[in-house]
Amino acid sequence: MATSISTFSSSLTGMDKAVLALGSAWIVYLLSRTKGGTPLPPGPRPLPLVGNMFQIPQKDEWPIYEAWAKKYGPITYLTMLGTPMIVLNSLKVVRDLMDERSGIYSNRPLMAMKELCDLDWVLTYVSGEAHRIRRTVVQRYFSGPASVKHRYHQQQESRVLVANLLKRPDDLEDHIKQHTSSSILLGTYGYRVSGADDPIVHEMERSFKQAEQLNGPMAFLIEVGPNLKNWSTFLSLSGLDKSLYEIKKVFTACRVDPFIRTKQKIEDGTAVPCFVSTSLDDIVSEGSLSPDKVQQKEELIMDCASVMYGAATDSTSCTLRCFFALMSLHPHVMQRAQEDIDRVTEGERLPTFDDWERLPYINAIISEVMRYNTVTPLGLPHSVAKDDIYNGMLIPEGSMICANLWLIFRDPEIFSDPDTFKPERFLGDEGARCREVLNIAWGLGRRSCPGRQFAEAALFITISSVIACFNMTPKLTPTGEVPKLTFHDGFIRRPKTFPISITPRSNKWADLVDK
Ligand code: HEM
Repeated sequence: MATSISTFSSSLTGMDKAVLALGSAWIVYLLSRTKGGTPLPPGPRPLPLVGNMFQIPQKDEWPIYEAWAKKYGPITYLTMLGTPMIVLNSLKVVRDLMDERSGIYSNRPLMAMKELCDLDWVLTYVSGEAHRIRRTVVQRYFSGPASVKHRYHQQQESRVLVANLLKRPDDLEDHIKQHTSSSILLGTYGYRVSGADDPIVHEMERSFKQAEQLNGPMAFLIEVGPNLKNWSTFLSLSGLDKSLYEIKKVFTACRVDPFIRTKQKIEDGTAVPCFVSTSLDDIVSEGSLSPDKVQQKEELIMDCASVMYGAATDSTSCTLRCFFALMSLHPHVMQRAQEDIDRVTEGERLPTFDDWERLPYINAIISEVMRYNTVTPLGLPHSVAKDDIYNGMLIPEGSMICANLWLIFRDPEIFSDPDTFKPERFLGDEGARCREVLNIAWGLGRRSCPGRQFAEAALFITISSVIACFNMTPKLTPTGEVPKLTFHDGFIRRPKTFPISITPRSNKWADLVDK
């Protein structure tokens, strides 16, 4: 038998062998489509070995995902070099799996890059117990009633933003960057940002850009390519080892430097109360801890603090930039909001947090901005900790799970006339269902955004202050047309620069802002 196999093998040409290898891989793939008789969810037919890698769109992806959802139903199964990616297309499936079964659907994928860069301290990347411990630390200072502590600074920073807009209305993007950075750095390290070119912001942005590489195509190949992560020669030939070194260096600097600076200020007695100072105080008040235990706890605080900038600024900036563009494109919405604010403030002062309950239309605008231009249209990917069976289909362990928020937020059964920007849909009793569904914009299960209350408060005070003070109109193109709001490709939907003219509603408002 062995002889006949070797005779057969030696009679094959190189091409025959390649075809045979691909064929065998294909059969293995087909066999793997079921496990113990349980079928995988449906999806577009993959190619041998590479799977659906070349069918997964890199840009203009939404119509394709939508077409797949129409064809295959609420769950679309894709693979890339053998790693399954599962897209959940309906609210029910998203809730059933990512909320109800959150215990096994809350890991994060992309573990290989995390390990290569020694990033097992980053809350947003880690899973299991390491994740649970870090979230508890962050939630204690940023979530629930604790989030109210930040309001004083948030209101002050909203005043700085409107003052900057009054002085230099054309530098909107710089002002938003300064505003979102300062808000989160004050809350985390007690550090106020002086301007868009602030050195700490510069350093944080650098680390942030490096982190983006963790989501880039090379990172993905390392993740899904079998054993690629063990190929040190490949890493060195591709030059990736240098990038990895850079990523590690910048991440470490952002983790350690601002923490040490705040500790120094605490010792000098000049620290502003913040996440780091309060958490360090908590350690002191715990009393007789061993030096090792103290160091361990301090490192945990340092780790948690260092992820807040990245988690908070991009999401909030993108939402604010969409808000400005959408206001300028929908003047009737802006006017109604201005009338509401004038009614509450009698046109004599800027809004404060005390006005929040009496300004439901501002909340409705924030919700509609988040629905209409969702920052994370496929959510942030989770992964499954073990094999699961749902409605008779196998969800294999390690699958990347994405919630198709884009499609759900455009479901006409939930959001009537979904392509129209209409904040009214979120008002009153009729808006309750829309408000409830929009919760998923903040993520799901054990991964849902721990900064939600912080972000909601920041958006309220910023957006209400801006609407109170300014009129916004789109700057027409050289051919006299209204520009279109467009976006960069990628997992995070970042708006491209949208030209807006921002003018004070009247001299009285300009005086108020100047005070
Ligand atoms: C408009 C603003 C924001 C939006 C739309 C947003 C949305 C999200 C989403 C969709 C996730 C992923 C959840 C998941 O994996 O299921 C997330 C995670 C996270 N967000 Fe936010 N976020 C915003 C602002 C903030 C702010 C201001 C902070 C900090 C104060 C923050 C801190 C975090 C952290 C630390 C995570 C990681 C959670 C984890 O992996 O367990 N976010 N956010």
